[in-house]
Amino acid sequence: MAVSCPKCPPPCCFGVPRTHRTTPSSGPSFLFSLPKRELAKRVSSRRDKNQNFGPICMQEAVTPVSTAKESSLKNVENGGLPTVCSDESRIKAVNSTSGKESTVSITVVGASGDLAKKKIFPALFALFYEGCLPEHFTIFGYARSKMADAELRTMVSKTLTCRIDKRENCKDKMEQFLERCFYHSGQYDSEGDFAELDKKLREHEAGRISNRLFYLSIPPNIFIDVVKCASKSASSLNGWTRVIVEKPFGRDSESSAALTRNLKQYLKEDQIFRIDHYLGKELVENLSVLRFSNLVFEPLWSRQYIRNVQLIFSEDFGTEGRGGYFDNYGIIRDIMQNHLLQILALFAMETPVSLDAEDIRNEKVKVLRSMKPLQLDDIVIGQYKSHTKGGITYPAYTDDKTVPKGSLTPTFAAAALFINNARWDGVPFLMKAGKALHTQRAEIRVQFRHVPGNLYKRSFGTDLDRATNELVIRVQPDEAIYLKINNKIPGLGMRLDRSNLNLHYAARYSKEIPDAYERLLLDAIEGERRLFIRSDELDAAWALFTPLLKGLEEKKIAPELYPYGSRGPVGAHYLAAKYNVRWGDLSAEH
Ligand SMILES: NC(=O)C1=CN([C@@H]2O[C@H](COP(=O)(O)OP(=O)(O)OC[C@H]3O[C@@H](n4cnc5c(N)ncnc54)[C@H](OP(=O)(O)O)[C@@H]3O)[C@@H](O)[C@H]2O)C=CC1
Ligand SMILES: O=C1O[C@H](COP(=O)(O)O)[C@@H](O)[C@H](O)[C@H]1O
Repeated sequence: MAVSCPKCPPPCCFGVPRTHRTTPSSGPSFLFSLPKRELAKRVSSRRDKNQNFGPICMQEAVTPVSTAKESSLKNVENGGLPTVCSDESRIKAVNSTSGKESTVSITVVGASGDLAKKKIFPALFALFYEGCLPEHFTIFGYARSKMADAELRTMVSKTLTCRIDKRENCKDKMEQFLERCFYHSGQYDSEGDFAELDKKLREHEAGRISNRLFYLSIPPNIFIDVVKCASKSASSLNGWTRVIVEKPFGRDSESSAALTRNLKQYLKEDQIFRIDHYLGKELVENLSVLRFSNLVFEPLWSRQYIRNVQLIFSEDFGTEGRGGYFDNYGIIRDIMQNHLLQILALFAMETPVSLDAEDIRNEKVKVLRSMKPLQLDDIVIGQYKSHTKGGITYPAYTDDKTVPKGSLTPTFAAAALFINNARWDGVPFLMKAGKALHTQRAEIRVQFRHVPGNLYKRSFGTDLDRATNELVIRVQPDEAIYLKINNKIPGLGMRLDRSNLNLHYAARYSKEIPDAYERLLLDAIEGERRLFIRSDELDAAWALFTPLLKGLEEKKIAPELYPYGSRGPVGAHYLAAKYNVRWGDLSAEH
């Protein structure tokens, strides 16, 4: 039922009174028996029921709880739970608001750019292919480049792929998808150009309730221009309007706060979807499931049993093509302050009250605020230099023409972080991130303590660390969760071995793992905010890194050079050794 919001001021600048919908709230007792999407929907509708309405013109309508029966389509591999996008009730909910048909218009701002081509359009197609987009949807590309609809379609078609595990009707589906894609050329700071876009969107929406999602796939210096114009000239008048913002969210605490302040001139916090695509990765999503639904792990998740935690990101290529952007940020801002820190917060948070986005984000903020801001002693930085191998010469970072000569920007960093709370006091959380290293990998490694009074300790020789259990969550590539254990080698003697209990996703599941952008786009369409960064989370994250970043820049600390394709600077080993840690990814049998 749509009701007038008692807290709303008089009609806003569009002359449209704000309303919001209320839905019966679901009690928590049966939440675990619901499929994930249904559950997320119910908790978000509960939250929306309680939301405050600030003095902002763009409004948020709430997706109703559907009572439609859940899909009977079952996925045997996932233990019989309904497959995410076969959940008819969820799709119905997106399609309809109070009986009147609704439509979702997705505008990719910066459609001519790298991210749009590489990730956003392919993810939208994948959602369409899986039947996850609502019945009525339209996609608009928006950028300054001049392009006809047909040219956008040709550009987009080059990066579309179908699921490897089910390719039926692939070509037809692509054609159907491309027919729903359009292009509008305009300036980012022109309300008139956005008004033209609005006109086109309205034609496609054909009188249905209009929900609008803007994806800002553009450099950050034009975020505010776009938000202002979209808000004034192209926001929905009768449905919701949401904006996905890509990182970087500023360069430090001050610039991030200024960005938030400026965004909030035009948007309410719950219309802003700050994306960190690592939160959409399958194994990062699985982190909480692993911990909170397995008795064998949950009780071990503290300083009592965990010796250290390692968060590792490496790429085997340099900044090729993105040096101009990268030099202004460096690896600490590009990877650590966001992707790795988000994983750390999810890993270390206390049990949330529920799976509601606000409950989870509250716990993440608490962890971040319990951490000690980094100091210069807690970090080692590096930068890759040219290296010749097998007759091929790989460039140095500073060989990139878009990088200023003599740049001190780090392309590698290793850091030690600590959480000053009862659960994690004294446990080093080590982070390592680098470009142009010997391998591509993202993983979480949990090294457990030694077994006290281990009966078999003599069998391990002097290196007792070799006998400790290690849990590895390999986020990418080749997703896996494995646990290193000690076992006896079969035979009459008593020789010990180390083996992996291995959940290797490719062997266990034939289904292709969705790209992170698919999950996040779907969540934004559904209004599920759990995997997006709230402004207080962002503030807490910047508060940890800003003093360090300023220190590095003010003192002009020179990074340690490491050869392209190597394992990174040796300083990273010294840093780990200071805390009695060995990097798990560099051991002989990682
Ligand atoms: N590419 C990637 O892998 C990743 C990107 N990101 C972030 O996503 C956003 C988009 O990235 P990406 O696609 O690589 O960016 P691009 O540099 O490709 O820019 C996207 C589009 O914005 C317009 N544009 C570029 N520079 C300017 C400028 N100075 N002033 C006005 N318009 C400009 C161009 O469109 P036109 O000229 O047609 O208007 C361009 O096609 C950025 O915020 C980036 O940091 C985040 C993670 C990964
Ligand atoms: O955000 C970023 O992420 C990519 C790595 O993402 P992945 O999903 O390919 O692992 C990184 O290359 C880029 O520098 C950074 O901005």
